Amino acid sequence: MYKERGILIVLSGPSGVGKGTVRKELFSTPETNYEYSISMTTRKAREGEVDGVDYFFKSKEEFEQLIEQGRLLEYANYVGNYYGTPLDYVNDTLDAGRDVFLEIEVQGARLVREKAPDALFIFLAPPSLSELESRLVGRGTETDDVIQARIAAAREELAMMDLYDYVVENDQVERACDKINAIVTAEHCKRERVEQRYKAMLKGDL
Ligand SMILES: Nc1nc2c(ncn2[C@@H]2O[C@H](COP(=O)(O)OP(=O)(O)O)[C@@H](O)[C@H]2O)c(=O)[nH]1
Ligand SMILES: Nc1ncnc2c1ncn2[C@@H]1O[C@H](COP(=O)(O)OP(=O)(O)O)[C@@H](O)[C@H]1O
Repeated sequence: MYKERGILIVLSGPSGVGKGTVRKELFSTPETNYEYSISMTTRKAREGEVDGVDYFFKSKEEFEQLIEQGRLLEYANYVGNYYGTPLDYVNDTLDAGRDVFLEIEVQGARLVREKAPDALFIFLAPPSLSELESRLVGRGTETDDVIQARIAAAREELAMMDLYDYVVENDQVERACDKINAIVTAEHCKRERVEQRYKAMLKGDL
């Protein structure tokens, strides 16, 4: 019997918009049926972050070896550090029929679009630029220099939202999560109908 491949869900958007917060909220409920792909990074672990849970923390040399070996679906150099998605994990999980959820910055999302055009692209947008700045400052995890660099990057990142399948405003975390779940559910309905029932019907199997 035809087994549907999982959907690759890409959540992206500027730093500080709330991607991590929304992702954690999504994965804190048992109804969420996606697998989170833990990224590799050369960034230092923040207090409380655990290797293999929040990220796989790698040295620059280790990361560059992963790039050379072609073991990343995509990677980006973001504000001085590498971040990348493990290719085998994503492919194996999708092949097993499970949806995979990536939470990545916009350069990486653009590369995924080239490599996996059938992925589902969702842009998380802030209610306003000033709200984005106050979220970045309020989080208090970066130095002023890094915050300024991220705000500068955010202005360019916001210009990319047109390239996405959906834009979800992160005004309230729960509301954003509900919208993301609704989008994924709708995408399943669409793909199931086309891939399974419709094709089988045309072949006369139904
Ligand atoms: N391209 C790419 N970006 C990633 C990956 N993992 C995380 N990121 C993004 O890298 C950026 C910086 O992440 P991080 O240092 O954890 O800071 P924070 O997300 O702003 O808390 C964020 O926009 C993440 O979404 C990845 O595997 N690939
Ligand atoms: N909907 C929201 N309303 C208010 N504050 C939010 C909301 N979503 C996230 N935040 C706050 O904004 C800050 C940045 O969120 P975070 O998830 O770290 O962003 P990102 O992963 O996109 O860089 C955090 O302090 C977080 O608590």
